[in-house]
Amino acid sequence: MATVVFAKEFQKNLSVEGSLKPRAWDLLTKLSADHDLTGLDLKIPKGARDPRVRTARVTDNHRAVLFAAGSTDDQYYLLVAIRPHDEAYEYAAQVTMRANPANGVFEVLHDTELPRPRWSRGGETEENRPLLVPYRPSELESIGILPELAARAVELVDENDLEDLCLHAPTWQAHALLDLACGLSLEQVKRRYAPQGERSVGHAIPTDVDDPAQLRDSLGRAASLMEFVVVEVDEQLRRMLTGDFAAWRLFLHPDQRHLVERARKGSFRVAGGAGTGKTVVAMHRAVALARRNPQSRVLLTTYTRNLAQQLTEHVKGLAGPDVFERIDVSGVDQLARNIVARTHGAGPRIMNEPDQLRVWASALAAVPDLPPGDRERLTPYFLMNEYEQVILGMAAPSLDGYLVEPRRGRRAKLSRLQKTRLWRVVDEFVRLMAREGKTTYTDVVAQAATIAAGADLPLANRYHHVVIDEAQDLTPAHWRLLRAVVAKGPDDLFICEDAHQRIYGERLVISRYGIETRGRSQRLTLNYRTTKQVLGFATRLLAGGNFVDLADEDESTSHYRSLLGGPEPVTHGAASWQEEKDFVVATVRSWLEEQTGQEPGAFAVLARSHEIRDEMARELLAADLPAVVMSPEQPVDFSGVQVATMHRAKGTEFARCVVMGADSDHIPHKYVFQRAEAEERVDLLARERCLLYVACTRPRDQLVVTWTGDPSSLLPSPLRTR
Ligand SMILES: Nc1ncnc2c1ncn2[C@@H]1O[C@H](COP(=O)(O)OP(=O)(O)OP(=O)(O)O)[C@@H](O)[C@H]1O
Repeated sequence: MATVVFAKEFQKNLSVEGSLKPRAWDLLTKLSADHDLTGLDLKIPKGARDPRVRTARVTDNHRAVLFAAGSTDDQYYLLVAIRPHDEAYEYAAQVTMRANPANGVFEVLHDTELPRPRWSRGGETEENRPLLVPYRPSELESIGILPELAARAVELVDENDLEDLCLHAPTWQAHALLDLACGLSLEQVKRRYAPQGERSVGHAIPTDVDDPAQLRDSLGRAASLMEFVVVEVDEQLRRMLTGDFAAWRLFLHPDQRHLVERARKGSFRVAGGAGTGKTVVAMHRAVALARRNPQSRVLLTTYTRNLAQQLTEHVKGLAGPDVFERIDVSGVDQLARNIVARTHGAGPRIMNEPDQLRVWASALAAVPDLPPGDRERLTPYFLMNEYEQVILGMAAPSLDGYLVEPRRGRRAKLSRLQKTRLWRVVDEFVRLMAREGKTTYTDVVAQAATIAAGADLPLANRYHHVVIDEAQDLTPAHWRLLRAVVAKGPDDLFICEDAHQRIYGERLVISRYGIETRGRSQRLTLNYRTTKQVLGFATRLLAGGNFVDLADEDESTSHYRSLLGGPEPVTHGAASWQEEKDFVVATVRSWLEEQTGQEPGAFAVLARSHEIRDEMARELLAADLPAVVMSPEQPVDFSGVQVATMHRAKGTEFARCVVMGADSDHIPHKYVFQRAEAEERVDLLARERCLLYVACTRPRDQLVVTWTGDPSSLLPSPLRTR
């Protein structure tokens, strides 16, 4: 059996030319079986720079470019690209393969001319400073950058020129140069692409890729795996080659791979901005944990039910049927409902938030002798949050316990007397809810947490490992539950969060719930989703905020970066609501007419409220444009442009998005804002800022933001004046 390896370029070529996929499958199986290769018509191109290079027939018009390396009894075929016939020969003649002498990373080098910079250095001024100051070419070469790239890179003063140059570099070298331009030190970059274990004494750097052992070592290095994957010709790959063949399944960044593969002594936390691949890491991690320990049961959970549904399909594809059997993918509220239902049978129905606020108002009215100060502070909204964030977070809620509860994350102070009076309203709320035969999600979660902490937890809900996505939105009761479904030990909880995307939960510290991640956390900074133009806009939205992660540490946006480029975000202030809607219709129409090759479902319109969402969907349909409302109740349907609330957009991704209604009445929502108590407005404003950030980080390529009248005070200030 030969070992087959393929490059990201090969994967990209196949993704573009989907019709080649079945033929590529034939090629892979034939190469790996290594018997009759005659049908492949393997040829050595004339004038090839590398004697190991070959081309092979894929169809009458297309040929694969590959390297045949190793020895007869340990043969390697490395597939580099698929190209139309003549191009394939041309390409094959100039590629060479090697292990980088500085760090052993496997590379395919192309003999191409480097692009000329558009901006020249001229005299050195603040704006004209080279991006890679203070490095000299020799320093870049010392970490493995090609000499010609190093010499050119140190000259560049413009980011676009650096990006153009990076298109001509092996993947890891491109990332390394951009990391340096972002301010990472030479040592940090060296460590990132040649981690400790790969450099330690006694672990020699592979240099001779004709020796199969050294070739294997080189290909197994974390930075090589950004660009090359050793193929196991199995059912999973066959399914991928005929269906979803996305890069995230195969090629992880070394930081991502490290997070996925490394064993941990206890709980671990991953922080990272929007689009940095936290969900990708969470999925791979869940599968890796289940594979590593064949006796284990793994839970992959997330705040949003819709995201959990999407994850199920992806994880199934990654894991294969046997491993998937031991992974539960579930929304965290769904998990709680299952535990309660398994233990006590189906419980009362869930009441929605507006109805809960109504019941809180009735409970308040039923306690008539509250002093005026309490009446001002104890609004239905305040009470609802106090109940969810503090009272249901307690292991056994009681007035005595509540009187000494620290109420972390809650801004407004309450005296003992106020707490005692508030407790009377809570008693009333509980009585009224029981009378209506209803409950709240958080009540169910708290009940499940109590079951899980006792002896009655059903076996089906005891896990060896728990992986959590979107952890920033979980309530204290969620944390109690998740702590209780997994025993303390190595790799117990793996937590992905982004404090900038906290749109439901309140600030809390997980160590309070028995989850310790001090000294065990890592940040992801490379945005794989959005262009740097969109990322720059979204990051500026966060400028006025103050964000704290689940370990009570400041969350920073420094070093967030994207390697993708695209148009600047468009902002449009309309004079009237009708004009704004017309502008959105015209924008969507132009996207659909552009024939980008994208399905209508790749475009989205995101609105602050359900009302605006529904009105805009009607408006698009009236203009004969395909539009589909995205809501938790509706099945997924990508046949039309997706029209959704900003909340629903959490965890999603589109090619282009309009974020509409970004005016001072809706962001923050005037109705909610005015009814909130003064100290709570600070939290509300923070959540609104996060919501806008979530919405503006959904598009991959293009963002359009619109409003009527006064723009939201949360929009970045130079754009507000346009
Ligand atoms: N290593 C990778 N190679 C290619 N694409 C990747 C990689 N990692 C992530 N992506 C892609 O980047 C996009 C964002 O990834 P993901 O959804 O995991 O990020 P996230 O941090 O969870 O985002 P958010 O918090 O905004 O929901 C997805 O399209 C994903 O497929």
